[in-house]
Amino acid sequence: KNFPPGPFVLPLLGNILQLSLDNPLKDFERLRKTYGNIYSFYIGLKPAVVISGMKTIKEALVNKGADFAGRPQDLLINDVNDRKGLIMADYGALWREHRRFVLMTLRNLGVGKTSMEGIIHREIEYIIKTLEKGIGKSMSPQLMFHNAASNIICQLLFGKRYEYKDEFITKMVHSITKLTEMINGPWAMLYDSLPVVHNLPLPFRNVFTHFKTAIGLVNTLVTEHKKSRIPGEPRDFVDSYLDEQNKVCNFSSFSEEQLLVEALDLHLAGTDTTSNTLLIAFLYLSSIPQIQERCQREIDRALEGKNRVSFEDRHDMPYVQAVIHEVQRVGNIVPLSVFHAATKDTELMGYTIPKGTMIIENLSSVLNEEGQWKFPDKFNPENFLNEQGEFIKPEAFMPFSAGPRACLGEVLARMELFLILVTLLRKFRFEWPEDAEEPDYTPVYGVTLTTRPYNMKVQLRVPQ
Ligand code: HEM
Repeated sequence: KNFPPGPFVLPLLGNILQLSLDNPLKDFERLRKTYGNIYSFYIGLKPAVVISGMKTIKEALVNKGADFAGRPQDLLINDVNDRKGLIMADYGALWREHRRFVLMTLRNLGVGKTSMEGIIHREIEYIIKTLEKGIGKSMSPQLMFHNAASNIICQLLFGKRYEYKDEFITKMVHSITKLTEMINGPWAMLYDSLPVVHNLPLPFRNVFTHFKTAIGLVNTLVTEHKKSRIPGEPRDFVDSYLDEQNKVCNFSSFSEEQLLVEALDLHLAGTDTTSNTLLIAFLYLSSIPQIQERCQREIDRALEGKNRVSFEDRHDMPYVQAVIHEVQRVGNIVPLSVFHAATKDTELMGYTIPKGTMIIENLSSVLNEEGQWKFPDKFNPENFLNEQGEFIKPEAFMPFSAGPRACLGEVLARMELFLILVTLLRKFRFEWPEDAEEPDYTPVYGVTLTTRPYNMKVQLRVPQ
C-alpha cells in the first residue's frame, strides 16, 4: 500500500525482461521518464525501489541516511561471499565496527597524508617505464592502469607490489575484472529472480569460481603474514587486522573469514574504479588534444622548478581539477552505486518503503541531470569552472555516493587520479593513432563502467 508506482510486473520474473542485457542504464532512464524519480521495480518476486535525481537521492541517503543504509542480503553476491566482508555487510554493529577499523587503519598507513604520495609516486615510476618502452608506438593502456591501481592498494593491504607480468597480479586483476563485470549483469539478475535456478550449471557459477580464485590468492598472503609478522608492529592492513584480532575477545567479529573477504573487498573496490577512471581520462585526453594541451600548460606553469607534483599542488591547477572531475562525471564509473536496503519501515517522497526493500540508487541520473550542469550531455570541463576560471564542485557531483555508506576510499582515489594524471601529462603527449577508427566513448556495462578497448600513441614531451 502506497508503494511507489512502477511498470507492469510479470509473475515470477517481475520486471527483469524490461532491462536490456548488455546495458540496463538506458532502461532505468526510460522508466524514470515514465514514473518519475522514485519508482518500483521487481527483480523476480523481490520488490526494489529505483531512486533518481539529486533531490530524491540526497533525501534518502543523507537526510534519512540511517533508514537507507542497509544492504540486501539475498543476492548472488551474498551467496558468493558467504555474507562476509565490508561492502555488502548489512547496517549494524559489525559494519560500523569494521568501517571504523578500515578507515582508521588506512589513515595509519598514510592515506590522506604525504607518506601516501610516496607510495603512489613509486608506482608511477613503473607506469612511466612501461610507457617509455612504447614511445612512438600505439599501445593499450588497459592492463597497465589496472595493474598500477591494484599495486597501490596491494601495498596498503599486503605491503607488496608486483611486476606487471607477475602471475599473482595477472590472476588477481583477471578475477576482479570478471567479478565486477558479472556481479550485477543479466545472469546475476536471473539468479536473484529465480531461486530454482541457483544450482543449475549456468554462467553465474563463474562468479563463484572467480571469487574462489581471488580469495585463494588473498589467503596465501595472509598465511605468509602470520609467519613473518611481529605483533604490535603492523606493516600493512593484514598485520593491523591480525593485531586487532588478538586484542579483542573470542566473540569478536574479527574472524579470519571476515579478513579474507574484507581485504578482497578493498582490493576490488580500489582497483577497478580507479583504473577505469584513468582509462576514461586517457580516452578523452588522447582524442581531444586541445583539452590535453591546456592541462599541460597549466601543469608546466604550476610545477615550474619542482621535481614532482604533490597533492597540495591541485589548488594551483583549477583546469586540471575540472578535467578530472569532468572525467568522473561523464565516466559515471559506478552508475548504480552498490545496492542499498531500507533498514526499517520508512517513508520517502510521500511513499511508504517497507523494511528490507532493495534500493537502487541511480547515480547516472544525478551526474547528467538537467538543471544541475551547464553542459549535462557533453564532455566539457567548464562544468566545474566558474566565470573567473576557478574550480567549483556542484552539489550534484556525487560519483562516490553520499551518506553513511559513501565510498570510504574517496581520499585515496582522488590522490591517485591527480598524481598519476599530472605526472603522465607532464612527461608525455598522448595521441589518438592516425590509423585508428573514430574514438568510441560508449561505455561497457558492469558494476563499474569501463571503456571499449582502445590504443593511444605515446610521445615524450619537454615541459615548457
Ligand atoms: C574513482 C574511484 C572510486 C569510485 C568512483 C568509488 C565509488 C563508490 C561508490 C559509488 C560506492 C557505493 C556507496 C554507497 O553504497 O552508497 C563505494 C563504496 C565503497 N568504496 Fe569506493 N569508489 C572508488 C574508489 C575506492 C577505493 C580506492 C577504495 C579502497 C580503499 C574504495 C572502497 C570502497 C568501499 C570499502 C566501499 C563500501 C563502503 C560501505 O559499504 O560502507 N573505493 N565506492
